[in-house]
Amino acid sequence: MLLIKDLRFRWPGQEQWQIDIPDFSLEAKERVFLKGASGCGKSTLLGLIAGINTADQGSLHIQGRDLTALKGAKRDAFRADHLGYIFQQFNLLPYLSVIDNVTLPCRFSKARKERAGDNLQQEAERLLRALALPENCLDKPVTELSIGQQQRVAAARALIGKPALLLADEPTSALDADTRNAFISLLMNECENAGSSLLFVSHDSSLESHFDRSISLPELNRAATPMEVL
Ligand SMILES: Nc1ncnc2c1ncn2[C@@H]1O[C@H](COP(=O)(O)OP(=O)(O)OP(=O)(O)O)[C@@H](O)[C@H]1O
Repeated sequence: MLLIKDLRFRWPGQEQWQIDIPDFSLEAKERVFLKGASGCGKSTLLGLIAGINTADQGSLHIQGRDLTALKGAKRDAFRADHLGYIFQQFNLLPYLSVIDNVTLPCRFSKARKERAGDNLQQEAERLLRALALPENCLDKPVTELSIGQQQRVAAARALIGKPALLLADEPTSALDADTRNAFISLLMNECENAGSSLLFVSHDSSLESHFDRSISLPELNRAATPMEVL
């Protein structure tokens, strides 16, 4: 599903690699927890997998396609077709309704729209209910939703149209323990329904037990500092 080989990346102007990963893979439908201290490069790696950041060296295959060989519009189209991304700050669009935020990926991807079924609005509502968004939130502007509610909208948007891989960047960091555990269970259920693999980033090790496998980025990343590995 995901295969990374000798992947290297550094931010413009930097001399040191930020990411230097010899080998990493993810199976179809696998749910993996990716941990590591703040600043060790978790979001940077997700950005590389999503094709938002561009690798300097190495290869990154998703479903057999090497993302590092795709440029510009082709890479954007591949992302829209195959990836769901729950951003750390959710990135909901304030001028769109809750439903229009959720169905947004289907505007950019025909494949995603087809997989979402004949009635997009109904599928968006089903996902939001499955993720326990209160019914009265459907007609509110997204700017009037609580953080937990925005997080559910962001998760539904990432899941619509059954992406092969769901990337989640610390989406639960603002939640209390009960709400967080309940949300992760709902997210897992929906990933299973959609047949999606899940790469979930967090530095909260108490969440590890929900996942098939847990990985420490500093242990994976040859560019990690000794402090990060500890
Ligand atoms: N757009 C950018 N330009 C330059 N450097 C960046 C950029 N984004 C992140 N960095 C740097 O890359 C390093 C890794 O940042 P990243 O956000 O990937 O860490 P993280 O592990 O996700 O952290 P956190 O847990 O705090 O979200 C940091 O040193 C950061 O300053």
